[in-house]
Amino acid sequence: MTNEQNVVGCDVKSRMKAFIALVMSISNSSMYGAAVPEAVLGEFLGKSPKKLIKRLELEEPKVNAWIDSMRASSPTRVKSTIPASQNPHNYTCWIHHHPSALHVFDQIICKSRGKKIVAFLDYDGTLSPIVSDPEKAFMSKKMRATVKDISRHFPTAIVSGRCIDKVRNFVKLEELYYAGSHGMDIKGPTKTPTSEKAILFQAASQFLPMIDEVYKILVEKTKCVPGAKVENNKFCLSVHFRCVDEKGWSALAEQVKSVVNEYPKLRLSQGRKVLEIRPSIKWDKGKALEFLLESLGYANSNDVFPIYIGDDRTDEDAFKVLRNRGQGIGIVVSTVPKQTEASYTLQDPSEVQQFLRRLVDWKRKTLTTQRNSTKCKPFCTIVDRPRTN
Ligand SMILES: O=P(O)(O)OC[C@H]1O[C@H](O[C@H]2O[C@H](CO)[C@@H](O)[C@H](O)[C@H]2O)[C@H](O)[C@@H](O)[C@@H]1O
Repeated sequence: MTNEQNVVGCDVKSRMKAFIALVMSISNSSMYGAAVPEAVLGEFLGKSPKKLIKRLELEEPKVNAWIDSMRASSPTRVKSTIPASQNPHNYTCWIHHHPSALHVFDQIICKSRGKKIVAFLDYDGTLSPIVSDPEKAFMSKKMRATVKDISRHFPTAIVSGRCIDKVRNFVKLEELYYAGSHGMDIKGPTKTPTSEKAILFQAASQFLPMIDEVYKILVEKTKCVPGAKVENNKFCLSVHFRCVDEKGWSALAEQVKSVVNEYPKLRLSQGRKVLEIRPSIKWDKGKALEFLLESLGYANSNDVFPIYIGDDRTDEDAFKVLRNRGQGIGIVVSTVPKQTEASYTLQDPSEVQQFLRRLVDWKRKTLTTQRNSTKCKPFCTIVDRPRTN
């Protein structure tokens, strides 16, 4: 029985309680700060774990919302997920506040008028579909061609939890900016006239030996947990539990917690069926976005329109930055309602691809129109020349 089937087969209420107990045990540990509760609360639409347990006892149907959210983040369950359109109450309300970026494409273009668009794209779940094996999160050729076209017209950055080398191997486009390890490692395009590999910024280099040490310990500690996988993302680590039987989640989190407890300079947070370990520094995808805007010369500019597209809790830091700056837009990739700082939504990577393609088409059309109007300028100039007496 797969983990996904198991979810359906077990008693929903007791599994929820077990998971929340695990969440609370993590969040009770002060060293993790707000990271874990915040991340997990995202899945629960902003309810505190204590309130949630109360709600669970009172309102069984609410549990289904969480289970739906779990299903939505799991590729093998996508078919069994209740389609958003069949969950009218939640979805209609959410989509009202976070319209589809495809449906309101023209409005978005209007907002960007006269400004320079800069594209920020998360990788997993945004450019590539979520899959069970993190090593096989390939992006489609169609998506690659679209991102390539996007970068021809707008400065483009990939902002990922993965280390730069890994994400660049998947994306395979040298003309982009890359912010790996949740923005802690930033590099410029390698396809430059001088072919220089510009290292723009590394926020946590002093943590490298510690991260390596913890990686080895975690690999050793988790090797007896079937399905668990530890990924070294250079400046941070990921412990995947997507393929771990749900009954084993609590024990796995305890193991990870006990290791991280020994390193007060590291913190634990949660992504999509993954526990993330990273340096406790004030650096995240939001800071990376600001750093890149500054590097591109848009530090104090009102003429920039950043578009950030992402699906993960860690992308919320970037959405928040855009909201606070009152610049550009955040687009969250999700099939289910979730608490977000983004203003718009796209359902999945295929909709991301459609949105990016429309952006390219719009830009090309604009350029053609501009070129044509430039061509007839001499004629217009003659006609418009003021008469002399
Ligand atoms: O910031 P991102 O580019 O979204 O990276 C976040 C994490 O993504 C990867 O894990 C997620 O995608 C995997 C492949 O689809 C999936 O198996 C896993 O369950 C997801 O959590 C990546 O493996 C992590 O290292 C990143 O931190």
